[in-house]
Amino acid sequence: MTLLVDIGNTRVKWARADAAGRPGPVQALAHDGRGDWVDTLPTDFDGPVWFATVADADLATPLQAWSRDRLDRAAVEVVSTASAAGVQCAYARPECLGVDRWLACIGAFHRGPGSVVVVDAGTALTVDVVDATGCHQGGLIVPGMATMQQAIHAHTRIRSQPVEQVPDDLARDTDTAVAAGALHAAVGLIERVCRRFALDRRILAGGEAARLADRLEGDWHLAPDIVLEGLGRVAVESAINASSSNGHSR
Ligand SMILES: Nc1ncnc2c1ncn2[C@@H]1O[C@H](COP(=O)(O)OP(=O)(O)O)[C@@H](O)[C@H]1O
Ligand SMILES: CC(C)(COP(=O)(O)O)[C@@H](O)C(=O)NCCC(=O)O
Ligand SMILES: [K+]
Repeated sequence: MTLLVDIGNTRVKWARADAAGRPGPVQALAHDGRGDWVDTLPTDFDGPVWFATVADADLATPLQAWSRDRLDRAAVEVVSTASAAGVQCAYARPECLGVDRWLACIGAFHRGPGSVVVVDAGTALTVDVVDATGCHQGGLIVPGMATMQQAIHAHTRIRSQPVEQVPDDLARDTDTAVAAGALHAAVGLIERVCRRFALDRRILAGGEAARLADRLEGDWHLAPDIVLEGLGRVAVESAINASSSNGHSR
């Protein structure tokens, strides 16, 4: 068993994974830019820690130290590459694609046949398309809904409060106008991508997924662990490649 860790800009997500790299139940914690979340991680697994991060390097350092000190083994970082686990990266410079997007594409590709769109609605909202043969077609990045609201607060005198029920209609007060504006901006972007591409499957992940799910047309599959699924796939593939190249060198 291994531990898979996905460090996002707001939250860290982790799960133990079986020998095939399949993650079990996911846990998530807002890190507030600090590294003390490592004290919450489980230690009852015998394999390595595999991690991916899009956050500041400061957040991975405590994980590496924790793995060395508590488990006596190095944590292994996974980064975006030109191809992995049957998926080819659309970026000319694959290392520039956010590794969470890359792993979400890999996780989504392996969830079923046909082309797939994967939306990760977190600090940023990202939309990526992978065709039926595993070619990543590219994607889009916009602020997540909370980040859109923070941008309004940062650049205007508006200080809006969250609203319980966001209407499908136009808003008649500021709180609702800001909340509904963010929601409809996200929905509009996603639906536009869905119209442009012939997509067989639609996958929705991230801390804001639940707020989007019932507003989107079509069949959407909620997959909160899609990044960790991709991470598990790449971890297993990397371990197999490493052991076979060790074998050849003997
Ligand atoms: N307990 C929570 N703490 C912080 N953000 C949360 C929480 N629950 C839901 N959210 C929402 O989820 C978003 C973060 O989602 P997540 O997918 O973890 O993002 P990231 O990968 O960027 O860290 C936040 O912007 C917020 O809107
Ligand atoms: C777009 C992101 C900020 C999303 O991060 P998240 O919201 O998951 O914390 C991250 O994937 C990233 O830093 N990407 C690098 C740029 C790119 O993907 O082109
Ligand atoms: K995201």
